[in-house]
Amino acid sequence: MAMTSVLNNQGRPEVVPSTPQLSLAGVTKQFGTSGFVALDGITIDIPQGQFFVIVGPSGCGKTTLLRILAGLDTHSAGKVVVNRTDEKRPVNSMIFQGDSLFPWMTVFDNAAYGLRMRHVPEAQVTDTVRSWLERIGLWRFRDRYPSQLSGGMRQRVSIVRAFANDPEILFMDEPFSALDEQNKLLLHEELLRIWEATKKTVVFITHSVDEAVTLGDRIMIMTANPGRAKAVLDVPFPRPRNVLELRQKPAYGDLVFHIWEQLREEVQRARQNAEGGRV
Ligand SMILES: Nc1ncnc2c1ncn2[C@@H]1O[C@H](COP(=O)(O)OP(=O)(O)OP(=O)(O)O)[C@@H](O)[C@H]1O
Repeated sequence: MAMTSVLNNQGRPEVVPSTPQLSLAGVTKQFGTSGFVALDGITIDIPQGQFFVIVGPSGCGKTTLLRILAGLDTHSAGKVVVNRTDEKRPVNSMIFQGDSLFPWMTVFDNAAYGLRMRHVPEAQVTDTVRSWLERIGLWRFRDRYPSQLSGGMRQRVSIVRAFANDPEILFMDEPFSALDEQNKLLLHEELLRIWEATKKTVVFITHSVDEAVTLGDRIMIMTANPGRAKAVLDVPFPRPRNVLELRQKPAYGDLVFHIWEQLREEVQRARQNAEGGRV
């Protein structure tokens, strides 16, 4: 993986941020021997510290792309470059849709999992996990098990677990899709607050155009299968963002509408593909 080193003014090597953090050139994914192409020539640079959102119809290859970026799957052609800024930190953490907590571990142990896997000293684990659980209002639930929490609380623990591990990149695959609207709104506010304080590189997948515009700096709209980059748009709203205020702005509605116009065609194509048995 690429890492840029320069000499600092004491003559010691210093790692400097390399941008983009993720660089994709012609990334293509073919599954099996049938020749089924899930992703076709995705080319995009994602700068360090950007909240990058991917929207697209069901089956367009969003999860496949995320898994390739996270190193959980291979691509068939093209190039993926992950530029590191700090070799001591983990490259990435993932937050998935639904439950990804270990049911046999308490909230504290779940949140501490990544740090303990990296053999971080226990005193530091306690400090870090405590400060994150306090920040998200879950410290008093630290001894509870996931089954004793609501769905929204479980997703908050997943967020704490990912942020506490301090990865360079956070991959989020529809993390809020199983939540009701009220919990979703609260989680959007919490994620914005945490992300705006840490400015991690995030790659976030969603079906929700509202979620994309509320959270993202930049949005890639994907085509129906085979998944290609149809459009990449900047989200011009300043930060920190207040979710409710943002959603009242005419410019917010205009952007949501514009994205929907582009997406609608792809959703219809995805439906036709599914009805034709291709997806
Ligand atoms: N391991 C696999 N083997 C064969 N085909 C696969 C495999 N994984 C995914 N696919 C196919 O690749 C396409 C893209 O799947 P993927 O899960 O990435 O889509 P998605 O955009 O994340 O969908 P959704 O929004 O419904 O979660 C789909 O047609 C899917 O059936």
